[in-house]
Amino acid sequence: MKIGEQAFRSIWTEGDEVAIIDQTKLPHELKIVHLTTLEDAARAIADMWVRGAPLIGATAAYGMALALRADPADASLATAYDTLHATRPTAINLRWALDAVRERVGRLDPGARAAAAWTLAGEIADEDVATNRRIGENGLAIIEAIARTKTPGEAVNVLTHCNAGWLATVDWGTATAPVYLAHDKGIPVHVFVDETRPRNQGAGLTAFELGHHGVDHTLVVDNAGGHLMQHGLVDLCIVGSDRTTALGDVCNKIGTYLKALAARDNGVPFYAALPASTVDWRVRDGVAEIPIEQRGGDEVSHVVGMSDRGTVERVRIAPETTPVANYAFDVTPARLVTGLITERGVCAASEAGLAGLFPELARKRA
Ligand SMILES: CSC[C@H]1O[C@H](OP(=O)(O)O)[C@H](O)[C@@H]1O
Repeated sequence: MKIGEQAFRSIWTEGDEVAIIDQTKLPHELKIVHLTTLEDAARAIADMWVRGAPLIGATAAYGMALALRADPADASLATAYDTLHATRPTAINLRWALDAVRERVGRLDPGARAAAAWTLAGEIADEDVATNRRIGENGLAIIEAIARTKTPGEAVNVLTHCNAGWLATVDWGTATAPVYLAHDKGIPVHVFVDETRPRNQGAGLTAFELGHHGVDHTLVVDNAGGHLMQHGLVDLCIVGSDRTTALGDVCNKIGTYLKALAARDNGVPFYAALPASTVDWRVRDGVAEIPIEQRGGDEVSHVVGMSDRGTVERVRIAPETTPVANYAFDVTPARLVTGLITERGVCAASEAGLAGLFPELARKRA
């Protein structure tokens, strides 16, 4: 998507280096970072310079290629896999991408591995762009159906949580792709953007994206969603996913579950938008089985932002002695999910729904 007049992906190559946008600096600074080693890629994921399940997967695939360029031996391949896999536990695209690279290169002569991994990483990135465009087209139909119930010029109001935009993927985003396509088609659309404590991906990333694309949006505190829905101000919730189970439970940024509860209580359709690479076919009970990342307490006890003096500063908002728990994700049970918007269509959040769209994948894991 565009930042100003310049088109960007969230990750790309420059020669034999991997270029990313350091998302911890947005929206105040557009900082491009070049990854040249396995350690660079691992740190970029762990420290959330890049984040979002599909982008984590693409970055990890390039990280494997960088590792194999330095040392293509079996031990190096294994170390690279383990190092990258240990960066963050929840988004399944990480394991999906690492498995894809290991499967592609494992049986090759070591001398051919780095190039094959680099090529596959590029394919994963390109396929993610195409996949998200298809997710957008499938989700667009939902927005269009709501638009037909509106008076001419009246906007469809979408609420989203965290950032499941082009910055969470290689391009287009998942939850935002239908919004971008609706906007580009001239359908009036407005987005309520959950700020999404504690990392504020909504305030700093989704608002940044939507603003640069010209999509009407309003930033709200995370806890406003229920009020907005009670007052009929939300027509549709679309969120992303970090891992969706074979039965349709949706693991996503902390707070998503509460939004789904409010949506159900107020009769608001609640969709998750995700590619097949975000489905964990091995998991059936998301609440019981999906590992929920716990990050450092300083992400909750401190906030980072631009001071009135124009400098980016980090300030403490809780007493130094206060213990902090920082759960990064929660799981929305399938029963609260209206549907899953995928690259192959929209389905029920159920085993039958997912198997109907992806029979070959459901069978493989059965
Ligand atoms: C398209 S996946 C986006 C997904 O990832 C975010 O988590 P994080 O920023 O911690 O990587 C959030 O759960 C988004 O919905």
